[in-house]
Amino acid sequence: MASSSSMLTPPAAVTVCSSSKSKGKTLEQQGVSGWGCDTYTPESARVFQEWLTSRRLPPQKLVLQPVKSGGRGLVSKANIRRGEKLLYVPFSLVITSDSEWSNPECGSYLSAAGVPDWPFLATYLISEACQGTNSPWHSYISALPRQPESILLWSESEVNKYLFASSVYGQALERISEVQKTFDSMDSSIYRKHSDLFPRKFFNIQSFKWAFGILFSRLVRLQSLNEQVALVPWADMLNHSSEVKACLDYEEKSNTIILTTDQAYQPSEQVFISYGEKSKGEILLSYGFVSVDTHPGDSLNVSLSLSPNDEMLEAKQAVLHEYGLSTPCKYPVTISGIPSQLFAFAYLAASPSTLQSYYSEMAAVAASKGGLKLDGFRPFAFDVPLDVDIQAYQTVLDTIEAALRKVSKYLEDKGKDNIVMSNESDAKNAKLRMASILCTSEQRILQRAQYIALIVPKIIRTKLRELLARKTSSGDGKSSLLYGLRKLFN
Ligand SMILES: C[S@@+](CC[C@H](N)C(=O)[O-])C[C@H]1O[C@@H](n2cnc3c(N)ncnc32)[C@H](O)[C@@H]1O
Repeated sequence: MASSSSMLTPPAAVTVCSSSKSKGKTLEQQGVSGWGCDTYTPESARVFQEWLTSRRLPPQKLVLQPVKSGGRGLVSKANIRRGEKLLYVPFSLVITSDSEWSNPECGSYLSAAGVPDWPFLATYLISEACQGTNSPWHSYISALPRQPESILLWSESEVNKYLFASSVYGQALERISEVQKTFDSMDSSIYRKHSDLFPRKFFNIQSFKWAFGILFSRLVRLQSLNEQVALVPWADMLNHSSEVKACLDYEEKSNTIILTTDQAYQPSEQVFISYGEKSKGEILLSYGFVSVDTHPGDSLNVSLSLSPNDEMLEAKQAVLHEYGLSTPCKYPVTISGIPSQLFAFAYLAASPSTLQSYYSEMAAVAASKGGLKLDGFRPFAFDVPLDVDIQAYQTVLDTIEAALRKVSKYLEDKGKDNIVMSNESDAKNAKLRMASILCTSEQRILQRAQYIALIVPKIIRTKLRELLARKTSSGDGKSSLLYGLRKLFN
């Protein structure tokens, strides 16, 4: 893991990769308040693995090693079959909101206050980290990254500078602000009221961001345990690949966390898991990296709104509200297409008052879940005038082109900025590189979406002219039109 901005790191630059000299002392007694380690060393890996074994992790087919991408990762020591079960991390090694606190008073206080899982676990991590070697999790905390690669550790000016053109810009700022707000609320309602339990020296925004960075990049949702969120030492050393579907889960029979592989591995190959079907931007937000490989699931969110000048604005807002939508609405565009839901929204936005009886059906499609195929070029089966089709596609096109202009300009300017890049620090260069990969990927997706949104109105207009010239009924003409367009979307 490369390091991030120094501005938001926990205080004091002390590396605490397990040391026997500090035995029996809290971090406070040691005068240390930077948690985790900076880099992989064989010694720190050995100490961590010994601790895991002492906590009953069974012998493993995997070993913790430096890897090409992702800093450290788990690498196969022997042949691994597809479908083989690995890890078997005992549940006693898992951190959840039910874990025991070294300082039980802190835990009882938070439970009584009904603190939600994430701030609860963040406080747990900080509280255990403060305990130093007195915490049963000392070796785990020492093995965690001192600067988790999370967007939370980017400064606001870095987010503005590097991400403003990408689709996740707003989400990045929102996430940073949400964590700040969560801290403020914990601080005013809990930490400051009980500074004996939650000393300011440790329970501050820097530590909170560190803990949240750890949670964003390592917390797993265990499907077989009612989606319980958990930190799973050892399993959380697995890196992500978009080509892998295998996830961690709880196995009741063994009371452990297991990984069932979905591919075979040879000795010395890195074993991967999936962090979920996430876009490059979402991965950057939570895990702080952007992979160069492309995959069909790569997507970006585009937002659509209703025109404030629409005379039917209120009626449209009301039907959207009925289906649980509010504007602007975000939809994921992928390299393989634009979702029907987005088109349905655009049709609603483009529909005049004469189509009011269809608003509800349009909103229902706009709010529907899962993949929907377009029948021809419309996201629903009923007829609307062809000029509404054209207007709806124009809305989609305008939205896509606005996003495209932003990323293209960013990439163009960045090209001119190459000299500046070589003068920046490694951490800044890494951010610039990630932003460029993200914007390049988004540009590719948007260009394809632009093609779809452009070509359809063109075909509609041509066919419309033909129809008018032939003065045939729109039914016949439309069916051949639908046939031609179907090929584009299927
Ligand atoms: C669950 S941890 C995995 C273990 C981590 N590599 C470590 O050394 O602690 C998630 C973090 O690993 C890194 N990571 C995971 N998959 C990656 C990948 N494919 N490329 C680059 N970094 C990756 C990111 O820093 C991410 O925040």
